[in-house]
Amino acid sequence: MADLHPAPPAFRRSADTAGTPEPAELPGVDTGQAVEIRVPATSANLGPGFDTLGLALALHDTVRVRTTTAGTTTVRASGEGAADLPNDATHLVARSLLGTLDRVGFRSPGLELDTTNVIPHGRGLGSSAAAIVAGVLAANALLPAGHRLDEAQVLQWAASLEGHPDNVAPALMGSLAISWESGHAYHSSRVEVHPDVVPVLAVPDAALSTESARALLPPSVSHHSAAANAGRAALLVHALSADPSLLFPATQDSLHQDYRAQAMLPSATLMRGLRSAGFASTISGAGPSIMTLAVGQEQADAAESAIARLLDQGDTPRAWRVLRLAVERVGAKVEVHQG
Ligand SMILES: Nc1ncnc2c1ncn2[C@@H]1O[C@H](COP(=O)(O)OP(=O)(O)OP(=O)(O)O)[C@@H](O)[C@H]1O
Ligand SMILES: N[C@@H](CCO)C(=O)O
Repeated sequence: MADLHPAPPAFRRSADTAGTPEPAELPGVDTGQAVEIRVPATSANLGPGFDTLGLALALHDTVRVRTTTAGTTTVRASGEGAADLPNDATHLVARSLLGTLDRVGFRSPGLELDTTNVIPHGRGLGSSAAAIVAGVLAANALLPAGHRLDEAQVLQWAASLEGHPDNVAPALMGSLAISWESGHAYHSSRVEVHPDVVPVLAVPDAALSTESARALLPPSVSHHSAAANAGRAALLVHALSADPSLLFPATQDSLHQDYRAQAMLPSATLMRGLRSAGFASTISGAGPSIMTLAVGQEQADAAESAIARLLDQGDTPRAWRVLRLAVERVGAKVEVHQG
């Protein structure tokens, strides 16, 4: 989660204008409500689709939220990264939830959050987008009918909290999402993925924050690089949806991966080794995980063997997890329970 070219949100609550109530005076959402949100991991960029393309993966975080009369926010987290996260209103899910209520002109009388984290943090698998989407959707479910954000507003607000739309869009919609900015607004279109596409992720034990990976990017690129990327990104949408045999040329990037390699040398080495062997491998999101888009289970087997061989040959002592994940065709789910 970090900004390169942040777009401001396209809607604002009345508190942005003079004379409107302070947060403590805002109406509270009802107490005794309980909602559960399940959000998929996502891999952004997919090579040439920097800040634009993202794929939902079948690996999910779950957040349970209860509104209470306690006047405080408490978070119990388990799983990935839990020990390093705050347990109060500064927790990213809580912050996104409270920020959404405030944005619409409401507050919470008290919140209890239970989160089960399965998506690894800082590995390029969209953990921050999943946390933001969970918070925004939970807030929306807790708001009274008539005050809820519509789908376009949810995308707009979640993407503005994240700073770019390429993870939050597939987390919300599932499958492949193509996102774009128009003025200050984010938009996204969902594309069905060919059933033969099998994502294989190699996830190292070291994290890299999106913020530091974005700091490595140059402020401008050549016309040549931009044109090369435009062609590959267009080809990639065709390859992912209709003709996976084109995935190898379609995943070639000229905008971000080389600039970031210095911050994730073992990952860059693994990706180059896999591409030299003919696999459609990319840095997943801002890294340092590597995603290979295999065609069919047999090629996924071969990719897993190649990853094991290349890691054995390398001089890195890092531990890596290899995950064969299905494309998640359904986006984040919201369940409202009896409090
Ligand atoms: N489930 C969560 N609960 C609370 N905070 C989280 C959660 N998931 C991620 N975060 C916060 O987001 C940070 C990771 O965000 P970052 O954008 O750097 O990486 P990422 O989202 O995992 O990868 P990428 O954006 O490249 O896909 C964590 O260090 C943590 O502060
Ligand atoms: N497009 C983003 C994805 C990671 O959040 C980046 O590469 O920085």
